[in-house]
Amino acid sequence: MSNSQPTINQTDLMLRVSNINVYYGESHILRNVDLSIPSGQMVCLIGRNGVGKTTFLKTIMGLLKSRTGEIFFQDRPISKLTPDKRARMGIGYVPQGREIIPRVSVKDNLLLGLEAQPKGRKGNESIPEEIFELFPVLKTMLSRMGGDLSGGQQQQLAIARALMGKPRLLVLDEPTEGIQPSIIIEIESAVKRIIEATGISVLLVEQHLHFVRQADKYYAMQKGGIVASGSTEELTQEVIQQFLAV
Ligand SMILES: Nc1ncnc2c1ncn2[C@@H]1O[C@H](COP(=O)(O)OP(=O)(O)OP(=O)(O)O)[C@@H](O)[C@H]1O
Repeated sequence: MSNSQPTINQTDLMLRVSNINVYYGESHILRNVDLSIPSGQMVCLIGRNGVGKTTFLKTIMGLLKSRTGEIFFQDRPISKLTPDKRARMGIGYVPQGREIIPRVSVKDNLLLGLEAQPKGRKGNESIPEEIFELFPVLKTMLSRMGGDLSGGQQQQLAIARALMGKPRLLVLDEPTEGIQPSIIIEIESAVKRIIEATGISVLLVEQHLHFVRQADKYYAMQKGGIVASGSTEELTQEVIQQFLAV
C-alpha cells in the first residue's frame, strides 16, 4: 500500500470531536467524549435525562467551552471560534425548546435564519420554495406571530429557520419533545427528506425509538461519557432499554 492511500479518510467526516471535557463550575459534566459524523449521514446521540446531551450540543455550537480536546468541522479546528462564526461556517442549530421569537411573525422568524449564511442577511428577504415544500404548514402562517403557533408548528419553524442559513451540518436537540405523534412523523420525514435532497449531515438528540432508527449511527451517553456506539441497525433491546425512555 502506498503512503498516500488513505485508510480512514478524515476529510469524509463532517464533524470530529476528540477528547472533550466540559465543566459547569466544578461539576465535571462531559468526560473524554469522542464522536464523529461522516458526511451525508445522520448520527443520533441517545441517553437518559441529565446525562449531558444538551451540554454536548452547546459545546459543539460554541455556547459552552471545553477544558480539553478539539472539535473539527470539515477538518478545520473550530474550538476557538465564536458561535456565530461556527453558524456561518455551516453548522445549523435547533435548540431544545426551539427558541422561536414569540412576538415576531413567522416570516421574520424565518428571515432571521439568513444571518447564519456566510455573508449574513444583506437585505435578503426571500424564502426559498424548498422550505415550504418541506413544511407546507408554514406557508399558510407567514403573517402569524411565532408565539401563536402550536408546539409542532414551532418545531417545524425552528428547523426551517436553521435551514435558511444553508448549513452543512444540522444539529437537532430533541425535536419531538412534547409534540403529538402525528407531527412527530412529519418532522421525522422532513429531516429524512432534507438529508436526501441536500446531502447535509445531521446530529440528532432524540428519545423516540422510531426516529432514532432513521439515523445511520448512534452513540449512547451515560454520566457524560460515551459508553456504547454502533450502527442503528444493530440497536439491541438492551441498549434501547438502557438509554431510551421507551
Ligand atoms: N447551567 C448549568 N449549570 C450547572 N449545571 C448544569 C447547567 N445546565 C445543566 N447542568 C447539569 O449538567 C448535567 C447535564 O445536563 P444536560 O442538559 O446536558 O443533560 P441532557 O442529557 O441534555 O438532559 P435532558 O434530556 O434532560 O435535556 C445535568 O446534571 C444538569 O443538571
